[in-house]
Amino acid sequence: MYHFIINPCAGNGRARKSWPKIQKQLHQLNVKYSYYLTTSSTDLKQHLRRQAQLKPTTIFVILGGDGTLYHALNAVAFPTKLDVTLGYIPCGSGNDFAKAAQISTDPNKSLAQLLAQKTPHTLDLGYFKTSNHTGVFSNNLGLGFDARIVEMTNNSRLKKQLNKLHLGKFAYAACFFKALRCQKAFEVTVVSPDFPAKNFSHAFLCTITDQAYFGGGVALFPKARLDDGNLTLVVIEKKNLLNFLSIFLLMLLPGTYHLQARSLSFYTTKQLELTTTAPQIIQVNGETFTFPPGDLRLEIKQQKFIF
Ligand SMILES: Nc1ncnc2c1ncn2[C@@H]1O[C@H](COP(=O)(O)OP(=O)(O)OP(=O)(O)O)[C@@H](O)[C@H]1O
Repeated sequence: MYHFIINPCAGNGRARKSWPKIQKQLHQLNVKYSYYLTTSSTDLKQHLRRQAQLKPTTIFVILGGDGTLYHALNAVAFPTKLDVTLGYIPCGSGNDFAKAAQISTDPNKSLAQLLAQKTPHTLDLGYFKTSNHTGVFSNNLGLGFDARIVEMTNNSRLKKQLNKLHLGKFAYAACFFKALRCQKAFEVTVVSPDFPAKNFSHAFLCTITDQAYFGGGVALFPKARLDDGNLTLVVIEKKNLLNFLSIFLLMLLPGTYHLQARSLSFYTTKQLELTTTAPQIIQVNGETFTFPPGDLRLEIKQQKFIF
């Protein structure tokens, strides 16, 4: 049995518009299902948790973007982890998880793909804890520049306009230069059992990723896999503007040329702790929070997924 949970606002209405097409396909294929349209992220979490407790063998299929998926994952993980399988049909703007998991962004194709998959994949989730937030993420958690871009994008009218043209993923690129002007370098210290402690006095981007992509399909760390049991920390220092911009230009090319830049450092690990000295914005799967100065602990958890 499948239970579909739809965030009608995801992708600026893409999920709402896709749902009737999916229903039509479910009827044609004679698939038994139920569904629920959420009214807010709180409603989504409460509904999913309640249903997952009542019907743990049901597959809960989420229709939305990376932010909707984030709320669903956290509903299942907290306050105690529920042993349920999640499914996912991407209908967001950036759809980074879909790209990493190779899920089609055509809803009818992704449904066909999901229905054909009989055994769930076990995927890694990043688990994070700060003094005021605990959560899990399927994509990445970023401090500094990428969080600033996400915050500006989520608050911009441009995202809505680009979504209407099915170009939502370019909304992040559009806020790039605005964020570049506002973001300041910050100090971060990184401690992990897997490598010697590091201090970055001028970090500009500090992202922990569970998969290859961020910002609407940009390959931050192409080697990262959703099921390799690892998280990768990428830190970019802004030594000068030209150098910083060249790293992002290289990131847009196929391959891993940007990883050779001297102002970029990366570490693959299962567990790490970051300490900052000033408040930062953090983005987690495209949702933003304020992170007060202090410690941020990260490790790996697992979740069963069907797609
Ligand atoms: N009815 C609703 N149900 C669930 N979430 C909602 C609802 N209305 C607004 N939201 C908000 O929608 C956001 C999630 O949207 P989501 O991130 O999935 O789409 P997107 O931003 O278009 O895509 P992407 O993250 O892939 O760029 C969350 O911030 C959530 O708070």
